[in-house]
Order: sequence, then structure tokens, then C-alpha cells
Amino acid sequence: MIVLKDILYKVAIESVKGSTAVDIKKIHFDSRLISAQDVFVAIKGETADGHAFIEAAVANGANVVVCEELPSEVIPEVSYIQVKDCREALAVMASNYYDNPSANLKLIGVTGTNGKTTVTSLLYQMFKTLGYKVGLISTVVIKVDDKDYPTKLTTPDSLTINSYLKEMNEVGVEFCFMEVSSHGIAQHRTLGLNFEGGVFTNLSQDHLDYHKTFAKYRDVKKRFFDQLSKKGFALTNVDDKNGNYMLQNTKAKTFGYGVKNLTDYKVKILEKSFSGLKLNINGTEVWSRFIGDFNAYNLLAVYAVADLLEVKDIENLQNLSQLKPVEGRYQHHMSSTGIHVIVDYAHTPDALQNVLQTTNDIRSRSEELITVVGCGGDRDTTKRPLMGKIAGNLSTKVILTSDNPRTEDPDSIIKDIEKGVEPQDVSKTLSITSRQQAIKTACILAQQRDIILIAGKGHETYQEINGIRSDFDDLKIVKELLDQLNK
Ligand SMILES: CC(=O)N[C@H]1[C@@H](OP(=O)(O)OP(=O)(O)OC[C@H]2O[C@@H](n3ccc(=O)[nH]c3=O)[C@H](O)[C@@H]2O)O[C@H](CO)[C@@H](O)[C@@H]1O[C@H](C)C(=O)N[C@@H](C)C(=O)N[C@H](CCC(=O)O)C(=O)O
Ligand SMILES: Nc1ncnc2c1ncn2[C@@H]1O[C@H](COP(=O)(O)OP(=O)(O)OP(=O)(O)O)[C@@H](O)[C@H]1O
Ligand SMILES: N[C@H](CCC[C@H](N)C(=O)O)C(=O)O
Ligand SMILES: [Mg+2]
Repeated sequence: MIVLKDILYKVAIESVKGSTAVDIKKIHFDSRLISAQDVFVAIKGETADGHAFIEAAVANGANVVVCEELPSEVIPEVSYIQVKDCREALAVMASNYYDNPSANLKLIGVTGTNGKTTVTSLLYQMFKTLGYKVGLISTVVIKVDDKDYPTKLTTPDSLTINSYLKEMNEVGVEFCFMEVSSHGIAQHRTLGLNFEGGVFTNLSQDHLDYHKTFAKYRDVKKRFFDQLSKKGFALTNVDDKNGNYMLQNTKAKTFGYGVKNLTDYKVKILEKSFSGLKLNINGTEVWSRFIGDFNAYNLLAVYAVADLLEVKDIENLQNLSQLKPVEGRYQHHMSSTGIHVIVDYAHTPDALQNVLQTTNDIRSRSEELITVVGCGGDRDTTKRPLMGKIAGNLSTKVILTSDNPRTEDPDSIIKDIEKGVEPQDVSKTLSITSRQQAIKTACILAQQRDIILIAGKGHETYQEINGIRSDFDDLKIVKELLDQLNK
């Protein structure tokens, strides 16, 4: 049994009503999950206020309520802990409840608009090959060494994070690589975790629906570095406009990586093709099967983190050249008749620009570059016209379609994207609401050597419409269609 006062260690408490010497079972922030002797944390969310569910939580058996405002009627058998911020309190309690698991392994957090999944997944791959037990918390999957768990968020809530870290402790994981999203930082999901290091990849427009302004989005990301301890390291992409800004107030030891500017970790791109990149990393030539300049940054970040974690240089470079691409990130497939297909998770203007630019750099220009792209519903609407403009400017044909419409009307999302398509690009742009039909049309249009880029959903194996997720896998669908069409 765990005693309430043990999990309240370091929680900023404003007032207490009732005993803190009570036994508790689990902590939940959803009243519907509460059973007898559980702690209910009332969170003021985006759509609901957890304080409205205190009564329901108590009816389900909660014997402790953590809240920002005490309910008008308090029940004598229940302990009430009033705190300033319930999300902060939840994060601290979660660490305490699971015995501060982040202190028993080396935890590295990766933040930035694009590249988090790629960098964390490659670090997982590299450290596994080096023979360590490794953890991964990413958009695609959570891994406790070899065991996989599904996940819905990039950075899960603090209870979930700590429960997986605890499981990692139990099986002897030494290194854990995790994605730190801006929502995660804003909602204190990672607060109180003991990070050995933090990495900044880049910053461009995304999530303005949530953060409202770019400056606020940037400053939330910076908060992650402000919170690192002086024992840790902070590694930043110095070529990014905000790279140095991120580290301005960090107490951690700072390091830089980049292609354009002189810094601690440097990469030069020597050759690029659809079969990979030839790089010069800090003076040594390395071959990798990754495609695209942006992946030179990702690989360099991986090399730098491995170096900062004291992997021997020779092993680091050898392993770097063995790394395999991550699911849905510039995933390349060649059809039986020689049509190139690229499935990529580009769902921001910057990512779309990068993948298209990269593809244009590699192709010989006589082929068509057919881009199939959409934007998610209930998310940043201002990125839609920007993505329309970029798709039109950098492709020879564009098919605008649906991504995950969620609760929005798919046609009105497409109309928002169309608004950004410039006049000279209108004649090469089609709009087809059904993603399946859009992909089929691209397959019908494509000839040998042409390139079909399907952007936005990468590894996702579903399409979400009105809260219902149906099977949908871009790569599987395009392969089936090309086969059916004998292409
Ligand atoms: C906008 C957002 O970030 N929402 C997240 C947030 O929910 P919320 O606090 O707004 O919840 P709410 O619905 O307002 O409810 C408030 C509270 O009342 C509680 N409640 C509600 C009903 C009830 O009957 N009883 C009850 O106790 C809820 O459990 C909650 O604690 O906190 C929840 C728990 O941690 C998250 O699951 C939820 O993520 C939603 C599902 C989501 O889609 N989030 C996306 C936008 C997200 O976080 N994405 C990032 C970024 C990815 C990237 O960078 O690309 C990510 O890290 O994945
Ligand atoms: N270093 C990078 N710079 C710019 N774009 C990148 C970079 N790495 C990947 N991308 C592009 O961004 C897309 C998403 O990459 P990745 O999944 O690694 O990013 P992420 O930060 O995890 O995204 P999310 O916020 O959705 O979790 C890729 O499919 C690719 O198009
Ligand atoms: N982590 C990203 C995922 C976007 C993926 C795209 N397919 C969409 O559904 O919008 C987000 O929450 O914005
Ligand atoms: Mg990710």
C-alpha cells in the first residue's frame, strides 16, 4: 500500500482538508476510471473541467481529491489537497508514485516541429545494436526494450510516461529516448522528469490552433530547455533560426550541430540519390540509406547524442551507416514497372517543403512529381493554404484530398488548402475528397520513372472521421492499387 503523504513529496500544496496518512491505490485524472481508494486529480482541460467530476469520482470510490478549488461541500471521509496547478501536481505525484523512475535510467528528450520521431527511433535502433536495453516513447510506438505498446499521443500524460519508465526500470533499461511535444510541455506532461539531455531539431509553423501565436509556441519549446538540470546536456540545431534562442537560459551544458554554421558537430552532404546520402561527419565519410537533406540533420543529431552519451567514435559511425529508415518517414517503394512511391508524414508546411525540395533535388526533371496531400481536421487551420501553395509550387501535378477530417467537413478543409494554390499552379491541381480515390488517380496518371508522393499520414494505419477510426494505410493501399493496375 502507498500512503498519500509519500506521493505528495515536492507537490506545491496550498491547503489540506483531511488526513494525508491514508492508504491509496491508484491515481487517475479521469473520474470514469476511479475505483475504491483511488486519488482523483481534477484537471481544467481544453473542453471540460475535471472539477465538475469530483462528485462522480467520490461516488466511484475516490478517497483523495486533488483540486485547484475546493468543492462547496466536502465529505469528511475524503482528503482534499488543494494545489495551484493540478497538471503540475499530477506530474510530481506520478514520479513519486512510481519511485521516480526517470532517475534510474538515462532519459533523452527530443523536441522541435519535425524530426522527433525520426531522431528518437534511430537512437533506439542504434543503442539496441550496441547491445543496451533501450526504451522509446514516440508518436508511432512505445517500446520497453523489445516489448511494443500502442500509443495515441506523441508525448503521453505524466502518469503514463512514469508507468512505462517504471516498467523500463524493472527490465533494466539503461537509455530511454522520448519525444517531447509542445502540447506535452504546455500541459506539464514531462515536468519533474530527470532528463540526461535534450535535443532541439527545428521550429516552423504548427499547432497554432493550440498555442495561438508562433512566439508562444516557440517559448513553450524553450521551457523544456529552461528546465534541464546543469548535469545534463542541451544539443541544438544551430542552423535553425531559433536554435540558439532555445538554449539561452538553460543550465545544461550546451552543444550545437549543423550543416551551414561552424559548431561542435558538423555534417557535409557529399552525394544524394534515391538510394541514400553520402555524408562527411566531423571529418569522416559515412554512407547512409536515408534520403533527403533533412535526414542529414537527423543523422547528425543521432551521432551527436551518441557521442555525448560516450559511444566510441568508430562504433558510432559504423552504426550510423547501418541505421534503417523509420516507418512512414520518406518511405520509398518502387513498383514493378518502375514508378517511385514515397509515403511521408509531412503534415506541416516546412516538412512538405523539405520532402518536395529533396525529391526535386534528386529527380532528373523529366519525370512527373505527383503529390497527394491533405490536412487534418480540428487542428491548425492556418497551415492549410501554406501547404497548398507549397504543393503547387514544387510538384508537377497535385491531388488535394482528405487527411484525418476528424469532426470537420472534408470538403471545407480542401477548400482552405485550395486557397493557397497560386494561379499558375491551379491547372495542375485536382481535388478528390476520397483519399483512396485520390491515390488511385495518382496511380492512373503515373508512368514509369514518375514519382508519387503521398504526404501527411506516414505510418498511420487509420483514417479518423467523426471520431471513428477506419483502416487506412497509404503504403498498403498504393501498393494494392499499382498491382491492380499492373503498374
Ligand atoms: C488538446 C489536448 O491536448 N488535449 C489533451 C488533454 O485533454 P484535456 O485536458 O483537454 O481534457 P478535457 O476533455 O478538457 O477534460 C478535462 C479533464 O476532465 C476529465 N474528465 C472528463 C470527463 C469525465 O466524465 N470525467 C473526467 O474526469 C478528463 O479526464 C480530463 O482530465 O489531456 C488529455 C490527457 O493527457 C489528452 O489525452 C488530450 O489529448 C487529446 C486527445 C489530443 O488529441 N491531443 C493532441 C492535440 C496532442 O496532445 N498532440 C500532441 C502534439 C503532437 C505533435 O507535436 O505533433 C501530442 O503530444 O500528441
Ligand atoms: N529534421 C527535419 N527537418 C525538417 N523536416 C523533417 C525533419 N525530419 C523529418 N522531417 C519531415 O517531417 C515529417 C515528420 O517527421 P517526424 O515524424 O520524425 O517528426 P515529428 O517531430 O516526430 O512529428 P510529430 O510532431 O507529428 O510527432 C517527416 O515525414 C518529414 O517529412
Ligand atoms: N501529431 C500531429 C499529427 C498530425 C498528423 C496528420 N495526419 C493529422 O491527422 O493532422 C498533430 O497532432 O498535429
Ligand atoms: Mg513524432
